[in-house]
Amino acid sequence: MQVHRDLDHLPDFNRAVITIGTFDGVHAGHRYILQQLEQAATACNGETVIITFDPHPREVLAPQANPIRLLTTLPEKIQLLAQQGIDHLVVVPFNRAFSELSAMEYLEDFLISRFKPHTIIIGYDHRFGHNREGGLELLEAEQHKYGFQLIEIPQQVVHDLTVSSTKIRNSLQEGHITLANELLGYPYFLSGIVIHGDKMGRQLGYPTANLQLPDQRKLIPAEGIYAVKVQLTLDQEVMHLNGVMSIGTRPTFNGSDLRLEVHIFDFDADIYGRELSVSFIDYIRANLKFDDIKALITQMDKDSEIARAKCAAF
Ligand SMILES: Cc1cc2nc3c(=O)[nH]c(=O)nc-3n(C[C@H](O)[C@H](O)[C@H](O)COP(=O)(O)O)c2cc1C
Ligand SMILES: Nc1ncnc2c1ncn2[C@@H]1O[C@H](COP(=O)(O)OP(=O)(O)O)[C@@H](O)[C@H]1O
Repeated sequence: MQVHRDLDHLPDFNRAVITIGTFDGVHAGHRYILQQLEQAATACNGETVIITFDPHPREVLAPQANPIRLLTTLPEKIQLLAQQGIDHLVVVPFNRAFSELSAMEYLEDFLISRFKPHTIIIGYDHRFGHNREGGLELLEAEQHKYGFQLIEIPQQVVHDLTVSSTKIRNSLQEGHITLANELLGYPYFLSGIVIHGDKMGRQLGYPTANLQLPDQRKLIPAEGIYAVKVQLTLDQEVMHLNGVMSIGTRPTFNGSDLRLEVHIFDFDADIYGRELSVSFIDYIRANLKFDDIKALITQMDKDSEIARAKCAAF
């Protein structure tokens, strides 16, 4: 998949079959749209093109509103879309100037002149241009003049997509990992850089790699203990390992900041500064305040046993 971020240097697309959207999570519902895109492109022997915006329009136009919680950061979205076999992803740097294009300018100067679309696949309620003045009706009115085919994603499908995205976010924030994973069509994952913690883990017999996320907007699942799969590149070798993860403030040590830490099974190496990706397999329990360290270690032993079994069964 080719990723384009500079609108002034886009290639000449070959019968572009385009769709426009955020595709946050690239979840099972989105895949249905992607399949339609593929089918339309196969039918006309064209290329699939997804147009997405970064930052999200809402972050630019209404920055005070509820902060966005992303299921996928941009690099993660790129990875997932590439796996789906999409030909081109165009990441539009959304800003005020772009938001102030009139609907007609958006259509003529952006969509038509830059993409020369063969087909546009768009939600029934999609809005574009300044103050969201443009929509399907404008595309319908102009489609013959510009010679593109218009495929409308019906209300029910758009509704199901929205419901699904909301359900996934809520499920993750409530610790319902298996439901979230089912709706996503893959295990929810996050990636981060391993940073230094308080050097307590090793003393407990459980060294834990503390993760720092590169994007503050990434949704962090509910506090608790999880069975996880870990992916890590060491000496140019991609390693697939199992582990147990704690998301929490470490109440036993009267901590206050949220820590993301993973203990990797059957592993011993210095991985500070490396990137590590964690996929959530299942929720085990809540993060608790223990009376003493011995009780915490006993519980970690049990957690590890459960996590090993869940990872092995996955
Ligand atoms: C499997 C597992 C379960 C944990 N459960 C708890 C818990 O219930 N309560 C708590 O305060 N900390 C919990 N922790 C976090 C530990 O307190 C933390 O890993 C330890 O203090 C080491 O921190 P460090 O990496 O900064 O050295 C857990 C960690 C792991 C790996
Ligand atoms: N099995 C393992 N799981 C996680 N980290 C490990 C493991 N073995 C060695 N390490 C290393 O030990 C570090 C964690 O040890 P810990 O005592 O918890 O230190 P810190 O408080 O800095 O996280 C990790 O960052 C990693 O570099």
